[in-house]
Amino acid sequence: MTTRIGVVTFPGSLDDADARRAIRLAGGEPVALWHRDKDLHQVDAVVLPGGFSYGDYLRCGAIARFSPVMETIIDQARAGLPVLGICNGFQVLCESHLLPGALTRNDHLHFVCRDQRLRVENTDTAWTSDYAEGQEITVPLKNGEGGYVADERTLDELEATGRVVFRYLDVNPNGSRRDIAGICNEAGNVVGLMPHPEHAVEALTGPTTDGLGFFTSVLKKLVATS
Ligand SMILES: NC(=O)CC[C@H](N)C(=O)O
Repeated sequence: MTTRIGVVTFPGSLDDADARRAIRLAGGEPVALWHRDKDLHQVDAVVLPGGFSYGDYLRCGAIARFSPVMETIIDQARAGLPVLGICNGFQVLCESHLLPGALTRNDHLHFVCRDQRLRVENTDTAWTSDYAEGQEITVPLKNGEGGYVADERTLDELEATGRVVFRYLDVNPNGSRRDIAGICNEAGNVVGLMPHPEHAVEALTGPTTDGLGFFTSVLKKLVATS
């Protein structure tokens, strides 16, 4: 039986098709989930994709967080469902309080679009176990509100408990505190990051295939626990 991974489509989602494609390439069965549907259709994990949910009105992710599908995802994520939030999905996870902190306007106030080098700092999460600790990967980054902020106590706690999962290398592209590109919750089942692994899964479209490991990691974990 193949493992089913849901990908939510909100009005304004942009990268849902690429996320479904990445799941298929990794060997999973992608399942399209609709923002108005509370039912997760028995998926084993969920990806919240990048884009401009609800037109980024109010703040990125602030409206999506109240969608019917998120009600169920928030409950199930607290019970251990693996959830990956990519870019706008990371913003939705912070707005949902599944992850601490917030994403703010890039410090230079411009939209940024570049291939970004990252270091994988924690391989003990549902979405990163296929990487080596300290591995350097390159995946695309494209956003206007990618500056990660949290109070000093939260930042210290994230560092002390190994919950900084990815850090920017070479340049800090948006003013994120402590070069943080991605974090996880205490249990490690919920991971959010600003760069886009789902755009780096095929040699043809590149820039690398470094992003595939997110999807193979969760599939291996799900097979092992089923
Ligand atoms: N690529 C994305 O998901 C963009 C997220 C959000 N709309 C931003 O500009 O920050």
